[in-house]
This record gives sequence, C-alpha cells and structure tokens, in this order.
Amino acid sequence: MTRGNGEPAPDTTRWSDPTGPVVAVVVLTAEPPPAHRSVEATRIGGRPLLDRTVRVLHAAGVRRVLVAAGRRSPDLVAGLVARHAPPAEPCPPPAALPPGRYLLVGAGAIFDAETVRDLAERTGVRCTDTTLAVADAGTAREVLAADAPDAALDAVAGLALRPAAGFATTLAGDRDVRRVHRALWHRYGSKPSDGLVCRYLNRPLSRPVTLLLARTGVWPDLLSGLSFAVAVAGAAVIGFGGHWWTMLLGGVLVQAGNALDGVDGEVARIGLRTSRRGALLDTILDRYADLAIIAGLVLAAGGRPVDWAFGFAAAAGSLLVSYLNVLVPDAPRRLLRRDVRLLLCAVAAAVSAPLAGLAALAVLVNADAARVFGMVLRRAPGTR
Ligand SMILES: Nc1ccn([C@@H]2O[C@H](COP(=O)(O)OP(=O)(O)O[C@@H]3[C@@H](O)[C@H](O)[C@@H](O)[C@H](O)[C@@H]3O)[C@@H](O)[C@H]2O)c(=O)n1
Ligand SMILES: O=P([O-])([O-])O[C@@H]1[C@@H](O)[C@H](O)[C@@H](O)[C@H](O)[C@@H]1O
Repeated sequence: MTRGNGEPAPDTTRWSDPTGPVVAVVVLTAEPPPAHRSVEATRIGGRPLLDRTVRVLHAAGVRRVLVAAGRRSPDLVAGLVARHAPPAEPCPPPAALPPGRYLLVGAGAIFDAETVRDLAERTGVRCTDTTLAVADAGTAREVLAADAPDAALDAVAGLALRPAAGFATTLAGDRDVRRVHRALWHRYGSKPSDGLVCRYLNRPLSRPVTLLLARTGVWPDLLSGLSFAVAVAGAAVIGFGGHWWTMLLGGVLVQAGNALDGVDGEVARIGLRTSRRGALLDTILDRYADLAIIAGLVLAAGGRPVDWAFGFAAAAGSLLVSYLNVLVPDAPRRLLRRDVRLLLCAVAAAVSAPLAGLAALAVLVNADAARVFGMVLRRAPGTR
C-alpha cells in the first residue's frame, strides 16, 4: 500500500522503527486574533512556549529541531529561532525534507521528555492528548505543504496513542495559561518524598501562591530566599517578642515559611527551571532556618542552661535527620521530615510552650536518627 506520493504508508503495526533518529518539526499555528499573544510566544511558567518546547525536545534526545512557518511569515520564524528557542532552525521547504522520521509538533503542544521518548520509538503514531505525531517524510511533507498545516497536523492519520508516561496537553490560546499551569502543578507540584504534613497541609497552601507566581517568570532562587526570610522572621518574633501574641505570630510565620518553602520548587518545576544551584541554595537555607527557629524557641523559653541543652539536642538531631535523609534515602517511614519538624515548632510557639516543644523535638529527631542508624546496622555488611 502506498501513499499518494508513492512513499510506503507508515507501518503502524511495527512498534520499533529502525529508521534512525527522529527530526522534530514545530509547526506554528495560525495568526492570533488582535490583542492576543501568539501561542508560541505565550509564557508557560515564565518561559515562551516555543522555548519550552525546544528545550523539552532536546532533553528527550531529539538532535535536530526545525520550526515551520505554517501560514505565518518565514521572517517570523527566523526571528523566533534567533531570539527565543535554544538550538533550532527554520524548516526547509516541504519538498526538501529528506527521507526519515519526523516528530510533528503543534506549536501549542505542551509535553515532557517522557512523552517524546514514549512516542519517538515508533512511526505512524500520534499522541491523543496533544498535537504530537511521529510520521514518515511523506506525511511530514504533506502536512507542511497543506494550506492549514496545524489543521492537517491534527488530522495526521496514524495510531492514536496515549503515552504510557509523561505529560501532554495543548495550549488553546493565551487565555488558557491558567488551566495549563494548574495541570502542570498537578503533575509536577509535589515530590515523591513529600511527608504527610507537606502533602496534606503545606502543598495545598503553597499551590495558590505558585499559580499566582508561575507566569511572572520570577526567579526560583528569589523565592527560596523569601521563604527563608519568613521563617527567620518567625524565629526572631518568637525569640524576642516576649508576649503570648508574639509567640502566636511567630508560630504562624514559621508555618508560613514552612509552606512557602515548597513554592520555589513548584515554580521551578512548572517553568523547567530547576537547577543544582537552586537545590543546594534551598537545602542550605533550610538548615539555617531550622537552627534559627530552634534558637528562637530557646530564647522564648528563657535561655536557661536546660533550655540550651534541649535546644542543642533538637538542633543536632534535626541536622542529623536531614543528613541521614540524604545518606540513607531509602529509609522507610521517614517521619521527621522538615515539614513535620517545623509544624511542631510552630505549634509549640503558638501555644507558648517553647521548652516542651524543644524537648519533644529533641527526643523525636534523635530517636528517628537512632532508628535509621539501627536499620543500617541490621543490613547485610557492605550495603548502604
Ligand atoms: N531555587 C530553587 C529551589 C528549588 N529548586 C528545585 O526544587 C527542589 C525542592 O523542591 P520543593 O521546594 O518543592 O520542596 P523542598 O524539597 O524544598 O521541601 C519543602 C520542605 O522543606 C518544607 O518543609 C515543606 O513544607 C515543603 O512543602 C517542601 O516539601 C530542589 O531540590 C530543586 O530541585 C530549584 O531548582 N531552585
Ligand atoms: O526534610 P529534611 O530531609 O530534614 O530536609 C529537606 C532536605 O533533605 C531536602 O534536600 C530539601 O530539598 C528540603 O527542602 C528539606 O530541607
């Protein structure tokens, strides 16, 4: 069976097509209505969508990314490729496309690298959740030569596939950003390592802040500094306030800093802007904030030797728990994660029971550290 252009129709029954790496072609959509931003220029997580698309394609291992003008001007593509996208190039005329496999991408498609990898090992398939299709050169030429390439792209014949992994949706214009951010938060907002307090209290608190900030393009590192400042402000109010209401206020600030500490990561993941630098900054500031909060409780308790003794035990145990969470990441029932510890400190302050809070924290974190240490000791020699 052949196509109209004589090329063999894609064999959609073959799941692995040995015809080499796929070349991605991002097809720009129609001109936006007046006073609307084009789909490819709409910011998702603070980054123009075309920039995000090309980054994800490269992250998925696609070596070559072409941008096709569709019904837009070729000059626009040249400007976009030069100004926005990381390594990409204007698509040559359809007839000049060499044989091979092409990943046809609608400019409004939003997806991640897992989705691309899930599709790119096949030919003649298209994603059911967004405009992504892997086709042969003949299909690619037909789509790009069509009067309405984005419409033709949606109609690409082939096996409709819901990718087994990954995320996929389509931006339906620049007024659709809020929905996309909500979908991205749902997929990337939380982390598998989130504790109970984090999952059921802090993430629901940080989500609206993240959705508010996501499209601003605010730097995640700045948000790390902000949550650190709120937590340290809470520690200072607890330590130096001297009244029941300042203790309550300090407790509220500590818990607010606890919840806000998730915003930097959520914004970073939505905007594809996570970094090793940010991860280190986040965890280092958390350690200092933890110590400041414990010091605040010691001062609020009166700063006596017994207060400092429990404070020291609580601080050492908290640092040890964080350290063990990195050294022994597979420890089961990691109960005393930072979300739980900070909530305990916040409640102790709010009810004006700083010494009781310090004593409870000191016992719990050191018991948890001993539990993890004992678990490692019971493991077979030579395993971590
Ligand atoms: N400037 C930054 C900051 C972060 N990242 C990336 O994000 C993760 C951190 O993810 P997240 O901020 O979502 O969660 P975190 O590990 O900070 O854990 C907090 C707890 O500390 C807090 O107590 C709790 O209440 C809160 O809900 C979170 O669980 C980082 O590793 C980086 O990958 C970045 O790139 N740049
Ligand atoms: O919960 P915990 O393990 O004590 O401390 C955590 C660190 O281990 C993690 O690296 C960091 O990203 C979190 O914000 C939190 O600081």
